[in-house]
Amino acid sequence: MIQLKDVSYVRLGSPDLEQAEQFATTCLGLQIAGSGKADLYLRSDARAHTLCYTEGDPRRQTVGFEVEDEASLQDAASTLDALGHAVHAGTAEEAERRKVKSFIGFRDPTGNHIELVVRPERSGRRYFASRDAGITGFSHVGLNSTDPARDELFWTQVCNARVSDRIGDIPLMRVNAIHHTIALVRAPQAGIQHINHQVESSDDVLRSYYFLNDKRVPIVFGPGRHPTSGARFLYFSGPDGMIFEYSVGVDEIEDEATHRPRQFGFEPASFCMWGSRPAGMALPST
Ligand SMILES: CC(C)c1ccc(C(=O)O)c(O)c1O
Ligand SMILES: [Fe+2]
Repeated sequence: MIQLKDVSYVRLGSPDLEQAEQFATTCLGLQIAGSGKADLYLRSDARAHTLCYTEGDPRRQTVGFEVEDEASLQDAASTLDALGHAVHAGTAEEAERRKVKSFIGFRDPTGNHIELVVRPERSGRRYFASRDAGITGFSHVGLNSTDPARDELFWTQVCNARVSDRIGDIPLMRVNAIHHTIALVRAPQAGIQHINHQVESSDDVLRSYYFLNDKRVPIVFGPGRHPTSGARFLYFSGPDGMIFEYSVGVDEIEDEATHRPRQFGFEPASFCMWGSRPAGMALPST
C-alpha cells in the first residue's frame, strides 16, 4: 500500500505568467520563491514552494504528494505499474524543477496528473508575503472525479487515504490527522476542483472577503462554515478559472482507529451551516 504523508505542491499551466504572478502576490497572498525559464514558484509556508505556475496549457494541472523515502517511492511505482497505471520516473532535471529529490508521475482513474515525491525542499527563510492574508499553509485540494465511488476506492485502497466524511458521493479523505487532504468532486473531466490554504483566524477569512470584493475578485462561495470539517471558509476564483479556498479551524481526527465517516446529504446545508450558497461552483445551490 502506498502511504501518502501530505500534499506537497500544485503545478498549474498558465498562458499568462504575469497575470498569475499578479494574482498570486496581490490577491491570494503568496510569496514569490523564484522563477525559472517558464516556471514561477510561490510559497505559502515553511516549504520552498507549494504552488508553481508553469507557462502553458491551463488544463495541465498536477498535484504532488510526499512519500516517506526512496524505497517507498520505488514500492509505489511497482504497485501502480502492477495495477496498470503508466508510471513516469522523473528525470533529475524534472526533479530539480519540482525542488524534490526524486519523483514519479501517474494518472489516477479519472486521469488527474498525480506526482509522488521524496524530500521536497524546505526553506530556511520565513514565509513572508507582501499581502498579509494570514496564510499559514497549503493544506488540501479538491480533485475532479468522473466516478467518485471508483476513485474513492483507488485513493483509499491503493494510497491509504481514509474517508473522514462524505457529502453525497463526495468523499473528504485524510492522509494524516487533518480532516481532509483530498476531496473528490464529480465532474465531466479531470482537473483540480479547488486549492485550499489555511489562514490564521476567522478575522482573516472575513478581511479577505472585503479585500477581494474590493479588488473585484469573484467570490464563488462564502463566507461560510463547513459542517464537515468545522472550518470557516471563503472560495474565490483566480487565473484560468481556478478556485482557491481560504479556511480556518479544520478539525483533526483524534482517534484513527475508531473514527467513522459521517454521511451528509448532497444539499446546500451540508456545504455551509450558515446558509451561504455556492455561485459559480458546480455544487447544489438550491
Ligand atoms: C468539496 C467541498 C466544496 C468541500 C466540502 C467540505 C469541506 C470542509 O469540510 O472543509 C471543504 O474544504 C470543501 O472544499
Ligand atoms: Fe476545501
